[in-house]
Amino acid sequence: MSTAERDAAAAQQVGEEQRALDAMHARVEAERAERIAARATVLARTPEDASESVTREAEAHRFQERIRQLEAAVHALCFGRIDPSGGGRGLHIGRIGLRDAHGETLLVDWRAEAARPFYAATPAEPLGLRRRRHLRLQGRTIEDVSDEILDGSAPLPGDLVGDGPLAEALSGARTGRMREAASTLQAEQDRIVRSPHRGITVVDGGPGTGKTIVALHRAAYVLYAWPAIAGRGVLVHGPNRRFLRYISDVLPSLGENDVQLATLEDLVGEQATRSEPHRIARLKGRAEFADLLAAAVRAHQVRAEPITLRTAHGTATLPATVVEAARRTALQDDRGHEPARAVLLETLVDDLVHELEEAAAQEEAEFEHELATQLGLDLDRAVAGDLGRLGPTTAASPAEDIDWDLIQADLLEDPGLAQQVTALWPVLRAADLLRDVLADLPALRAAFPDAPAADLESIAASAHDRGWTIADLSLLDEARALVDGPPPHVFGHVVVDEAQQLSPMHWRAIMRRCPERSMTIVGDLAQAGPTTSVRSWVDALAPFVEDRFEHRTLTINYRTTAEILEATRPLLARIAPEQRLSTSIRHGQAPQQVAAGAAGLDAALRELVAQLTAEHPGELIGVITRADAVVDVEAAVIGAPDARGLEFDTVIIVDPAGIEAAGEAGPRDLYVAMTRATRRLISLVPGE
Ligand SMILES: Nc1ncnc2c1ncn2[C@@H]1O[C@H](COP(=O)(O)OP(=O)(O)OP(=O)(O)O)[C@@H](O)[C@H]1O
Repeated sequence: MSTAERDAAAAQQVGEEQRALDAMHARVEAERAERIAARATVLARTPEDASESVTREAEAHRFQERIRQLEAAVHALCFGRIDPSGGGRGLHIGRIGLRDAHGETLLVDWRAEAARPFYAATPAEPLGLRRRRHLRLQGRTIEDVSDEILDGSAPLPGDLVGDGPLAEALSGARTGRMREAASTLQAEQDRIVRSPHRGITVVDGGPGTGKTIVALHRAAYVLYAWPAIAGRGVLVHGPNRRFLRYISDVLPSLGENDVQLATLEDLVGEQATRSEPHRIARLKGRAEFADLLAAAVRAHQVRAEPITLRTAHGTATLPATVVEAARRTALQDDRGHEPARAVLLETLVDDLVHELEEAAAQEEAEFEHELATQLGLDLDRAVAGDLGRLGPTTAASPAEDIDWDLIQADLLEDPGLAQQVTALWPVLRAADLLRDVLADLPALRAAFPDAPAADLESIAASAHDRGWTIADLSLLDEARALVDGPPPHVFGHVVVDEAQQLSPMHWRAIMRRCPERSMTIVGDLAQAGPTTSVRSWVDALAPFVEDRFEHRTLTINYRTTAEILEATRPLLARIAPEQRLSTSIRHGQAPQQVAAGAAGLDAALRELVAQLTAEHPGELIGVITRADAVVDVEAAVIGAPDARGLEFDTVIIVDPAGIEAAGEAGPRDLYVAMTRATRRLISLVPGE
């Protein structure tokens, strides 16, 4: 085809696709108007009772959800099309599903089963497709189409075989925000995103292989495909606020606003205001703390002493054995120490009422016996005989005349009884419990015989310092679960990103929020930070699910150029010899090394940033330093341990040897730093 012919064919195809897209937009507008009217009608209904009011709200909410989806979808509404081999109607693929007024499909949601071939078909396995078409949009205008012929047939005049859109998606400058990739999800990613496995899926792979992309699109898929799980909420858990900000646009631009993005601080509802050495944080992350905290709570739940209570209906005494049985009842069901006190009280009140009832019945029996002896009559039989003549009923004894329900209610409020119950089951506060556990040096020594004495002493010495460290927050969450019961919010599906960062105690805080164990866990153990001791997914997950999880590995790197990736090879061989380097699809310059010279690192850095900004306007520069370095420069400055998950066009690593030497995780921090750049990697080294 000549260039002129191709241009003419392209113009015609773009025109056809534009007409189809216009029809979809018109339908979006029409459906939106219909739904707004329907919602107004529902809300105008006056509910007759509470259940109708709930139904009304639920219906209105459903309309609102769809209205929101329709509004969110208008940007790049449709991005692809698939055409079957042997003719037949093609299907347009886009952000949402749309039908016209007659119920005919106009657009298929990218998450629908019918859209799967768009992602999965290859020339080797075309899945019944002849052609896959990608549409490039600018707002509501189609700018270009690009086709792949999958079944080996010769291109027809309307086919516009060209570069795939992936290259284009990857070629733009970074914006500091991650973009959604529904139109360019690759086959190995898509298989994970729409996997039917509802339990735990672990996805690993080297830096830049799309783990975060997969995790976020998986969240969107779960919301679409599994309404029951979606109804219980989806959580995306990330390591820090900066990272969550970086990914925060992706789900809304996929039309999903109902996903909660949260760090550990968000989940626990406390800020970490104190820092501590990584060594100490690592120690505080160990699972032994769960046992220590549980033992500390149990120590407050052991008393079972007799209870004596004077009431208007007599004095009741419960022997220690009965109190012990009530204590055991309270301990059932892991409801937390504080909620369990109410159960203990209720059980003891039942026992007391029973005791009082027995005493009243006994007293009455004795009274009757005495009367009968005195009168020579069997009172019961005489009364029953009299009543028998009146009709079929039994005699109410005076003991039954007493309103035991009222007595029970009174006892539940009785301050004297409450006092005795609190003596058996003292009031605990999670924060105090945790501080007491951290301060208990002999218990720490017994639980961590392998830990350096100085580290344990340091934990104990700072136990009552104001504020919390990050590692404390997982411990606090554990203490709260033991003291106050399970967290108020749990989720139907939880996505964990940068999962290699989680300590065993942190894992417990996450698992607590996902009782159904439906999770997507993504991470790379070679990027593990300084505070975690977890070195395999089995180590991390076995305490919760043994080996019942699926494990997938991504292999293609979409971020880092092949040249940069190659430069990480020796480092990767040292930190994770079992890992293979992923395959990069980008090419660029080899990494550079710049010596700071006599002016020093700071001055050299400022000059380098100024030069790069002038040479590459609009591109994003990230300066990665040692965690404790202070630099003042016009660029995003990130301490190496916080660089996980982020990406920039150019990365300047300040003093890489210093980062590598900074502690046990230094080499892994440097590996993370080296794999953040999409175009240029520059190492700024001190000296001439
Ligand atoms: N299918 C895709 N289409 C377009 N861009 C993609 C695709 N997959 C990945 N990318 C891009 O590649 C880059 C790396 O992806 P992502 O951050 O998900 O990788 P990662 O495996 O989580 O990396 P890291 O381990 O370093 O955190 C991002 O810019 C992402 O948008």
